[in-house]
Amino acid sequence: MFWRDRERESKEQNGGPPCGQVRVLVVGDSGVGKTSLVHLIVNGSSIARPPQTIGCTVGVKHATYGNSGSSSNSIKGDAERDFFVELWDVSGHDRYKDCRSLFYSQINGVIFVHDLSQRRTKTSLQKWAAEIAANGAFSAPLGSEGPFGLPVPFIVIGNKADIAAKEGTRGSSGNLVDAARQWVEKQGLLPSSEELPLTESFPGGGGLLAAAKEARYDKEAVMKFFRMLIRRRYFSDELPAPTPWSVSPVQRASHRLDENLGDEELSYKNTSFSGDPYKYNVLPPLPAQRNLTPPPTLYPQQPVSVSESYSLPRFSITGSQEISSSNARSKRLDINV
Ligand SMILES: Nc1nc2c(ncn2[C@@H]2O[C@H](COP(=O)(O)OP(=O)(O)OP(=O)(O)O)[C@@H](O)[C@H]2O)c(=O)[nH]1
Repeated sequence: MFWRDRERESKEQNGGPPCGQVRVLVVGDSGVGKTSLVHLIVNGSSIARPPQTIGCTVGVKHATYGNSGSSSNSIKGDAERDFFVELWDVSGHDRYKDCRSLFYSQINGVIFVHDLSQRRTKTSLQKWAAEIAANGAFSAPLGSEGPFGLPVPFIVIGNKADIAAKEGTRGSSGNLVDAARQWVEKQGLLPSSEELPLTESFPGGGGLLAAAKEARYDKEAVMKFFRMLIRRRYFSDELPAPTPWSVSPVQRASHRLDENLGDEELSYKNTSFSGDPYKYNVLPPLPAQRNLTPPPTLYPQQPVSVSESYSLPRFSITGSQEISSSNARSKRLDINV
């Protein structure tokens, strides 16, 4: 019902196909705050007592993409359109280790979450990246693979910035900027912690910062990431040339998400959004990707719920290409949990 209303409304407003959907996996060790973060992104508020995730839960965030946004989001000759961003919050508990790859299907992007007060949770992101790359099936994959063969864009969020700041630790990013900011905060040199920027640019800062419990995260950066995924999936053939991506030769410093490496080495060098205040851990599309056949429809899936219940919808996977990075063959999967 909601979908139909939404569809009609949108058609009336935009005169075109109203919706599409992108899927984002949210992964990281148990307890780092994935559920809290997804709740914050979807509802705009913190959750006091997040339930432990059983298997996987899905939150749905509404996003728009089109002319009334910033010019970088423009769709030529079209109005703003509605999209759904599915946030698949995969349990980090070892109990689900053997079966969680069930949820690694039709992935458009990944949000890696770690706990700034627990350094090992950042180290284990490499394990998560490897697991997803090996077992995942991807939608609108990048031409070249990222860490551990991960072929879709991702961002890294260091959560629990409140604890890290209180403890006066350097935070698991091991980054001098973090340390300096925390020192400044400790000295009371900033008016209030609310005004602290919760972002660090890629590369160099090790990712975005968040304090999900205090409802703090960089909404703008996260929404930009979502819109970039929408653009890649639905409008990659409409990218103007030269692309808004910086396409200077991609030089990878490393494929490791390793704590021992410098933060610069966690992401790709020379990869940025020109004009964007943020830089993401993403690769620019290869020229061939700009010519990808657009998906046959902008209605690849019908979201079932936008509520807080996080019930796992049954999705029949259709739409744009889907590949497994490990064997480069197509996978189709119906999830019924
Ligand atoms: N201090 C602090 N606590 C947080 C923050 N975010 C989450 N928590 C707490 O950390 C605990 C775990 O949070 P969850 O959101 O359930 O973590 P999760 O990563 O989804 O855990 P799994 O479901 O086991 O994978 C809860 O008690 C949260 O209240 C934060 O920013 N600061």
